[in-house]
Amino acid sequence: MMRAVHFGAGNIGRGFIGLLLSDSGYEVTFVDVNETLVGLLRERREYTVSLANESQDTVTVRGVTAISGNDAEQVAAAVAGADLVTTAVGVNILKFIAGNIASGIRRRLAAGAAPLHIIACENAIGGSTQLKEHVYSHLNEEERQQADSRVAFPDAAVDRIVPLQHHEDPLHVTVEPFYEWVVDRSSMFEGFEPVKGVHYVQQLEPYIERKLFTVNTGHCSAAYLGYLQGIATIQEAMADEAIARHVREALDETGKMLVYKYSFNAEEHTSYIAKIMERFRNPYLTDEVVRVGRSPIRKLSPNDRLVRPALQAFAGGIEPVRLAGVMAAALRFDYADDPEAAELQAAVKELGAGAALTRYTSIPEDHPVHEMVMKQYSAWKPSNTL
Ligand SMILES: NC(=O)C1=CN([C@@H]2O[C@H](COP(=O)(O)OP(=O)(O)OC[C@H]3O[C@@H](n4cnc5c(N)ncnc54)[C@H](O)[C@@H]3O)[C@@H](O)[C@H]2O)C=CC1
Ligand SMILES: O=P(O)(O)OC[C@H]1O[C@](O)(CO)[C@@H](O)[C@@H]1O
Repeated sequence: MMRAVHFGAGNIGRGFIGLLLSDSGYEVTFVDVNETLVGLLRERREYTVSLANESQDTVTVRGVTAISGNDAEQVAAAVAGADLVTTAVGVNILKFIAGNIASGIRRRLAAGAAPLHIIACENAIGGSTQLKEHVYSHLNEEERQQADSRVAFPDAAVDRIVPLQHHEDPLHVTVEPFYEWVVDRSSMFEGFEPVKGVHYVQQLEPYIERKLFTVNTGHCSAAYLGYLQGIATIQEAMADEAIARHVREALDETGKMLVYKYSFNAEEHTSYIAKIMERFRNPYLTDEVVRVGRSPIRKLSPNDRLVRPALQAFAGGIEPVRLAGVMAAALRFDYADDPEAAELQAAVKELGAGAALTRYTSIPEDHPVHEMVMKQYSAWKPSNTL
């Protein structure tokens, strides 16, 4: 049986990647630092996944186990013996798992093991490439050269909405029916075994930008605008006409840019947006705005879902006023339980909103998009929203 090691037994790990890997005949070993999840997966060797649809179809994922991410020896041994390694831990966590992956690679190289693909399934452009940089920082020059021909890090785009779970069974996970997992095959070794349900493409950039700048831009727009209005869930935010209109218009801004940049068919892209708006409204899901808005510093970073499409749109002659509005709302996301929101608010207090915006987005203070954000930021005093 083929063996996959998957880092992160969380919502995407269990509800999406682990499920597809298991469906493709892999025995999946999850690596996680949540000892409750690890203990239960080891004990039961299975878990259930339900679809958020009318019939709540449920499947049991079998042939799984887990090891603790704190057990460096076991993790390295698992990576050394794996046929495939995947991650869904959060892009900021990749650096923390890199050391153990590097130890596993070192062992593989010494044993002359088969080539290995390592795929980071995170919401980021070049997630696997980022992981590779972290892993390579733990290898010496000779090991890096050997790894170049034995280990590949294909980038990927992953799309499936999996909200925070509130079940009695900590392993059970409810997911939206839709999914899309696209992997860059251009850096993969010949003769790889395809995972069922994965779409392999020669050029990933159009797929990752379309996904990140539509699904994730739209979702975080609903989250930040909803939060600003004191709304708790994405479903309620999307029921608010002004918010839904703003989300839609923000997606028109990214859409025009994407259609131009990648020569997408405009009508098909419009349908893609409409389908995504419907996914946000899925009445069988309850998705908290504070989950979807989590990590605002990451979401405001230059290569992420707001700044990158806004600047690309601006460069192409499109005024990204709605995207700027979402950035302004993100600056007002003061959810105290989110460490990045707390850091952002502290920076706004210390430096002022304009300088904080520049610090996290790298948009210079004299840039017209900076001005658009600040204009909206001032208009959106907490008592004077949308
Ligand atoms: N939830 C969603 O709808 C989607 C999430 N994503 C991406 O998937 C990734 C994971 O997101 P979720 O599953 O929602 O988060 P999650 O918080 O449910 O899962 C992350 C898991 O990683 C584990 N983890 C943290 N540090 C670790 C370490 N050092 N070693 C091993 N495991 C560690 C956590 O304990 C947790 O179980 C993120 O990059 C997210 O952007 C992508 C598409 C959809
Ligand atoms: O960690 P992030 O980037 O907020 O990831 C979660 C996001 O990804 C999505 O699943 C979209 O694929 C949304 O549910 C959510 O907005």
